Amino acid sequence: MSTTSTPGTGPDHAPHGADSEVGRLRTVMLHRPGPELKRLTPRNNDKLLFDGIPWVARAQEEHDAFAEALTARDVEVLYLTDLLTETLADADARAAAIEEALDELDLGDTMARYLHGMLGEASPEELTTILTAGVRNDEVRGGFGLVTSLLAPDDFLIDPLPNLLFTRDSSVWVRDRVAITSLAMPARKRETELTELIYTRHPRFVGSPRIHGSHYEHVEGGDVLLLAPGVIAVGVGERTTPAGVERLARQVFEADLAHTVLAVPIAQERATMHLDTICTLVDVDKMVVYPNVADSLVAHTVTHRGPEADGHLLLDVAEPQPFLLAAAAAMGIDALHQIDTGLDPVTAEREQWDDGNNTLALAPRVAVAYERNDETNDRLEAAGIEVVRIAGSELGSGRGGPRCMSCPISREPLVV
Ligand SMILES: NC(=O)NCCC[C@H](N)C(=O)O
Repeated sequence: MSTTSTPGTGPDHAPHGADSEVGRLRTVMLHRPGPELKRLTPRNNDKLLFDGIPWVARAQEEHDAFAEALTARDVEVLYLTDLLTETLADADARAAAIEEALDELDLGDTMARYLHGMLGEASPEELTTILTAGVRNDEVRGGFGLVTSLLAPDDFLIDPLPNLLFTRDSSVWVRDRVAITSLAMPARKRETELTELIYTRHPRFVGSPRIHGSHYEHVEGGDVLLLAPGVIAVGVGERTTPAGVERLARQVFEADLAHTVLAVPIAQERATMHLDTICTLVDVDKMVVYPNVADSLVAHTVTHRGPEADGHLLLDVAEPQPFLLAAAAAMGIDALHQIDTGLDPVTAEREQWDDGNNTLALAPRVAVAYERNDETNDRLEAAGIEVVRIAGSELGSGRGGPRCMSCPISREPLVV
């Protein structure tokens, strides 16, 4: 499935990058749920950011159907674990991955030494499993000592990454650049180590131009919406911070990737953890929006005046305006039409919670959505959107929908 051509130019894959949410989707990165989900228990699911304990086999079936719906529409699906395993075939990449995974573990010298040896001997496939599913104290066959005696048998030595399912959040392509994001929640921080490793060292991506990085202020991909070529909306709430959006704005302006960034404050609550839990684009001028917050959503429009003598970029920040108005103005369209989640406030609240707003556009007016959100899907269809329905009863237990579960690597440029 992978290739060895130069990034963005190879004959066997589409150029990397995206300038909108709705240009025809050509390539996407997914993560098929795996053994990391079997780590979830009623005692750790909150910390690991899941709202329940998924039935893993059914989650895999649902995910396979999601992937099939994409490939049936000529979308190339890349799996994160395949890319990682291929990356780990390289000795330097392996060494870097092991170093990063073990770097900050507080396990004492005896266990650290043992784990170094264990990971060093693992095949690329085994190492991928270790890095994604983690290692429990009762699973190791050596390194026993004071630390392991004092830890509980089911304590993790290396934490699992169940939220890898949501490939949206750890990287974002903006035009031909990839932003490695900076995840806010401790349970997700290691995800960017893996995506960064892939983008740095996998033959398909090596040399891809970058912005942002995990060392910068927090920005999560679910907060970043490419509203139109040159216009990016960024949610600021539980995950992306005010300084994070400022940092991202500076970088996209400096690299000439956008002329306007809309900073959109959202409630710091789990139900609205990212902007894409509240609204997603389904056409060049249509957005499915959670009506219970739509009227109060505002945007601070950020543009720039070029650099000062010392190179520092001067940003202009406008007074907050209603989000849809500010967005339409920045996008250069008469109106950004709102399609509501649900029919009444209670159904809207239920369907928003079940990711009714979290659609993945495959092209203008074609979007993947969870089938369970009947009323929202009916409204989308009434507005002329083709809805590709997928099951998500188990996938949804991590609180994420089709958009969260996908990182577009290539979309056709939008011609407007
Ligand atoms: N873009 C998204 O909204 N992603 C969903 C992330 C869900 C994950 N369980 C989390 O809490 O981070």
